[in-house]
Amino acid sequence: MAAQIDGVFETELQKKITESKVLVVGAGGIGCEILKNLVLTGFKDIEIIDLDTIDVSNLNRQFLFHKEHVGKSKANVARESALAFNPNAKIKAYHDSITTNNYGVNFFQKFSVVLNALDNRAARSHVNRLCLTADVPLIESGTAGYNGQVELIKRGLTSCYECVPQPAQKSFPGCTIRNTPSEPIHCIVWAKHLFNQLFGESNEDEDVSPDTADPEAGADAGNAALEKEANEKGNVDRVNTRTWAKQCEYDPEKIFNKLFFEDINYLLSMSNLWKNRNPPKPAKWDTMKEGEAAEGSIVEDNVARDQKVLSMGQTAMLFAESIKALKEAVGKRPEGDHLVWDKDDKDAMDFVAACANIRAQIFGIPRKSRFEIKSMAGNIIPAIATTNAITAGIVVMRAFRVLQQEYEACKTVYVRLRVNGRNQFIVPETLIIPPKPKCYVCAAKPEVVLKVDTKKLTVREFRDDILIKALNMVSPDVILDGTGTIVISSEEGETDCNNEKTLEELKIVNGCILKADDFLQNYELSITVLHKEPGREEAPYEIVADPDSLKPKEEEEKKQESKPATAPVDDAQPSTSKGHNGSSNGKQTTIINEVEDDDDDMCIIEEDDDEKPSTSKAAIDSSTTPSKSVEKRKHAPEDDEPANKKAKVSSHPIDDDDDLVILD
Ligand SMILES: Nc1ncnc2c1ncn2[C@@H]1O[C@H](COP(=O)(O)OP(=O)(O)OP(=O)(O)O)[C@@H](O)[C@H]1O
Ligand SMILES: [Zn+2]
Repeated sequence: MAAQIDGVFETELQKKITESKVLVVGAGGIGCEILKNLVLTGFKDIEIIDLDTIDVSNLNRQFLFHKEHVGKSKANVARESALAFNPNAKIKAYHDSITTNNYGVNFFQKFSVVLNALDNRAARSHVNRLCLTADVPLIESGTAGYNGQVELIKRGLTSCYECVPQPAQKSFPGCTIRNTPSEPIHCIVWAKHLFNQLFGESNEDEDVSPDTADPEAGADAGNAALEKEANEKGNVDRVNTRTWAKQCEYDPEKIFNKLFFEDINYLLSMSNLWKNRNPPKPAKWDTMKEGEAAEGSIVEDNVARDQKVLSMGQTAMLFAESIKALKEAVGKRPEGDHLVWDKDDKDAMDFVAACANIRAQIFGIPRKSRFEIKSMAGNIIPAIATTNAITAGIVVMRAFRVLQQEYEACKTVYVRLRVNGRNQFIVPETLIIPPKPKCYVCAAKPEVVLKVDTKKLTVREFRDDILIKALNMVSPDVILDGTGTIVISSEEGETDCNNEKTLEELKIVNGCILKADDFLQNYELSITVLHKEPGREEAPYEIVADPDSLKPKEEEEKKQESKPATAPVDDAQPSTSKGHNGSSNGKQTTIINEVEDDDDDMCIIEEDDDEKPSTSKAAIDSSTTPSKSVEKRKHAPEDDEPANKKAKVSSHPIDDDDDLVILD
């Protein structure tokens, strides 16, 4: 091992390497490489944690894993394989999520440095917060295809992972998904929602039926259809989609006709929607089956089936087959349990591909191959083993600097596909980016502004979509400042009666301040609520982290008049683009709208010009649901106001990331 050979490292570093305790979080593409580098370097005291087991699809780039390891714990196998390189190392493996109770501040304080090799925002934010509280340097890393990034996060010295809110992933207004899709992605999102409605964890935000509240449809939207339904069926109560599907034993024909004939006819009755759009054409099962007879049945060759755009008859068959298989799969689960959508699950993917294409056909949208749909539905950016290896190499080199406390030398580094004007493809940042004074995580008094329709947003949505999904809280308690009213309690059941109430019903109106506290993460936040009624194509809420916005209402309004509004979500851009991120010059930083939960690795890199690397933001991705950690920690803000006031710039994937698809 390098550190065991005199002369390879300076004596002081050599000693530090052999004596330091290091934590690696994640044993995936980057984590495996980091672990291998650590043991070969001569680190002797390593802990590694990963919640997952090894999948066949990991084997092409996670070289500590082999065929025989499939299904086993990533952390344990990574440990065993790394020990084969250096049996003298002491490696402790945890098959667990870093966000669980067992890994609080005391756990983190044991380490000289923490190396993140994660793939989701929630876990990254969690480790960020714990390392800040424990005051342990964190080296954050991420890759997306050929792009990579390594960044030091050190309390009081550098910006943290959340200094600039991560750009929201692209999302679509509910009425576009439910009523007026115009792009393949709208149909794919709808099909994923349908999967959850029928087989997965149903979520009321993912309704797939026509949306009669669509403002564009007018007040008496769908009345004619409703009346018709009432006459035929004796009532107008639309039963829950899954209950209905179960009642008809998941009969593909009935499901097909309901979704693609009756519901589409219902949509047609909302005539305002079709004044300036091509109306959809309802499809009937019988007609599809005729198509199948004419076109032949499904393509047997898996590759061809994946790459080809199937005929409508073949698609109908895929629809029926996948429903049958999913019905069986859900039937094997205990009562009340559900399936989880996974792009790598054949039947789940077949179902989404078929439903998306049938809906696309109905709305006159081009159909896609299963492969294309999978990329879009799974937010897939191909992982490149070389980028992971280079990135992991940089992580460990940065760890050396951290151990030597040469923090100034730990500028963020970007890995790029092509060399820049200076002939670099590994590009270091020019500056250490200091903490953002108003960061809602690492600042002394974190604050954000929430612009939302207080008449519509329910407490449940506020908690699930805003506090948990967008602001990465785990188990928040919220009180209304001034009155002390408990709006949300982390004690189970205590405030359930508030869940379906709107903010307004709880007297949370324009100008109110909410105090949110997530003691599990030692995370407190002051949220100023501003009432706004979003337009049809606008996101339902906006979170603004900007000191200037924390002004009384009148000033806020004046400000809005004199300066352009926050950048809107631009559907044409990938979610990682600069449009609605932070900026380095103190402009608003905004999170717009909700994020749908999918793991994805995304490294965002902004390029101002080819000559010099820009400031940028660390790898991002969306969340998994974190669970709780046990220690009750109270915020231990920095003793001093963080030094310089410069926010981090979020950024934009560079180079030829045309294949990069970030959706929901
Ligand atoms: N909360 C968490 N605690 C511990 N490990 C986590 C947590 N969240 C994610 N991870 C792990 O981080 C690793 C990230 O690695 P990577 O990005 O290569 O993902 P992967 O799942 O191995 O591959 P892919 O997503 O491309 O199929 C994964 O092994 C994942 O299990
Ligand atoms: Zn911060």
